[in-house]
Amino acid sequence: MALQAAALAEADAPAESSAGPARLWLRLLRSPLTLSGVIIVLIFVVLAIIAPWISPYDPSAVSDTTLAGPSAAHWLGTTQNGQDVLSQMLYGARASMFVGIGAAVLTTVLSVVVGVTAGYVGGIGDEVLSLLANVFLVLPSLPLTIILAAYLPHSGSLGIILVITVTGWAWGARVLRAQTLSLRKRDFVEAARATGEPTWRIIVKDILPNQVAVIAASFLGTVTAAILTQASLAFLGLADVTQWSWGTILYWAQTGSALLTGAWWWFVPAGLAIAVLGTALSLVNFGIDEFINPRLRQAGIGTKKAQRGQVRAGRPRGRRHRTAPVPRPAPAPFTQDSTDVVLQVRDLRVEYVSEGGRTRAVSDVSFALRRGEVLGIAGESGSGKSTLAYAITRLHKPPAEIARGEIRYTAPDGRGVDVLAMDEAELREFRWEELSIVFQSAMHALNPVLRIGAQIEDVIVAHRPRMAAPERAARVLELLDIVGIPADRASSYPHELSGGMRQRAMIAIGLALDPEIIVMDEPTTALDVVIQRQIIEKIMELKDRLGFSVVFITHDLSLLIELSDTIAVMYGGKVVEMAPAEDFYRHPQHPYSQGLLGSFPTLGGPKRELTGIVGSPPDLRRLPSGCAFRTRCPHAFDACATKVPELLQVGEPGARGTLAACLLHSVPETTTNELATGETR
Ligand SMILES: Nc1ncnc2c1ncn2[C@@H]1O[C@H](COP(=O)(O)OP(=O)(O)OP(=O)(O)O)[C@@H](O)[C@H]1O
Repeated sequence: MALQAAALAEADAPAESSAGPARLWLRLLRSPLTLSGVIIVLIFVVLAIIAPWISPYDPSAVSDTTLAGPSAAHWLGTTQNGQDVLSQMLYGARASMFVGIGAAVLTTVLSVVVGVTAGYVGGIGDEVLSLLANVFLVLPSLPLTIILAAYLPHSGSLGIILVITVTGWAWGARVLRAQTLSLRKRDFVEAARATGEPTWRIIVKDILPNQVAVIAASFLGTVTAAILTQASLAFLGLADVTQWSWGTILYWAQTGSALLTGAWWWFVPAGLAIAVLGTALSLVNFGIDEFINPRLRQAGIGTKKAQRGQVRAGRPRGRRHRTAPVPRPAPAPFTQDSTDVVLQVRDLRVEYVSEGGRTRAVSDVSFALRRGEVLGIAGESGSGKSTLAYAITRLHKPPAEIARGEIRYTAPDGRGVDVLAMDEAELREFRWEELSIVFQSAMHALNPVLRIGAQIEDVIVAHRPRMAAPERAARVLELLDIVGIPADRASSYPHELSGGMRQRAMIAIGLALDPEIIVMDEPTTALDVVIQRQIIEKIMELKDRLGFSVVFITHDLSLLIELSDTIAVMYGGKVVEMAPAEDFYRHPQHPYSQGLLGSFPTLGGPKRELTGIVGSPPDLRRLPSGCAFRTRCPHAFDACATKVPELLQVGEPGARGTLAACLLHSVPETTTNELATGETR
């Protein structure tokens, strides 16, 4: 039952993973109920350990004092053969506890190994392990237990442990598999993968801590169940009844007709011991459940220490790689030289492959991102922005496929790297060291069971395993300071931070290794306008200070205009306009851009009438012929239905280096291939 209850709890029930074990126990014991449970369990454990030294008699020794009630000589009375019940209880505790803990350890280890492996590896491994678990689940456990126990009558406690493990592991494995399946798709696990953490570390640091509630419940529940099973088997005479346990006491009491003769002292202590121990284990279980889920915990426990200044703010040390901001280029990316291009994307095509065919979500996109520049990518939902971002970072997963194109990264030392040719190990290096990602929803991208400081540190550990712990801790504080999070927040869990702070924490993680490029996929979408502005200002300040480049994706065009040097507008998987932000704002060339600009209020500047765009974005599987926008375009003419417009330079007055894919504009001189090199004529 305990396992079921925990399994129903949220998968993100966090664990106290970054506190030391001593502190962890102290906090756990703050609950009086938990404390009572722990004390009772400890008393039983200690009594079991010291039984040979404190037992007043040999538990098997017979005497003339038969069936005597409790007395000074025999505190819990005697049996039909004059054996001392107290001594039998003390020795019995040893066997019962050994069976309980032994079976719980084996069952839990087997459940965790099978469940987590099946859930995490997926595919054929999952199918085989799940089939195995399902086979064991459908076996009727009670008859199986009885049969197995009957065949192993003289193997003692080890036999019982084996029987309980064989019949009990599958349920836990199934629950853990289901939880792992859900966790592995969570953003914070994706984020951990993206930062280059190895699989074993993701399982240990991201998957398992989120399952502590279930694992603890499984363990403690199995201890109780194993003691009960052992008692039942012994009571039925299916265990070794010559070995003292609480079950064998009940067996001999039953065969000695203790109930009929009213010798309650013979069977009540054993029954009571099982009930009390079971209750105590349940109390510990509830305590752990509450403790590992900070949301259930009393508010303030975790933060009080921090408020008392336990974590002191460190002064940011001088930056190792980039102390001076990289000069910001003039906002005209297509009229300058291309020597400072950090990322070139040329003719990139990304398709989603399904049985029904291939959906082209990104269609022949080219751009050049210069050092220190912000490239803003705008477009309605479904226009391909996120697909493009994931392809650039090579985080796209099947059914997405990069069908063609080139992505070229140029390191600060001039070394060029073909991103699409990188193997997994190179990619792990590349991501976060050179290019990092700030994901859409910080709440989901942050691991709920880890403190913010620990999450930032994880990225550093994954990439700089040899960095000394004090240096790492100092870097964490430096990063928090850079993004404007007070140092004492290092010990906060994500849910204890405001939305803005969480997003800043994501940015701190993105900055952890001084990347050259940060891809930000709607990093402010879930925030209110005031916080949004603060985050944007922080990003701009950091960009100017640290000199990284940004690919910024959002629906919010007005935000993008404030933030970007260059804006690329996507429609139906294609870039339909690319221009310096100011030119774009003043002289949008594509009718779609004009419509988009007419749909958004600006964050600042003069008010203007909102007009909007008629219709809705096209289904990428069924794009209109010719220009994909023509069905919504107020200026469409006949040729738009037959001719696909190319992204070409347009020459409106004031529009410096604007490219637009629209037949309204005359045939220009510059093509997208030149754009991919950052050069124009
Ligand atoms: N896993 C998938 N399988 C098939 N098609 C997909 C898949 N993911 C996305 N698509 C399609 O690819 C297109 C582009 O999606 P994408 O998420 O890149 O757009 P977006 O501009 O980022 O949208 P949003 O702003 O809503 O995030 C959409 O039409 C979508 O239906």
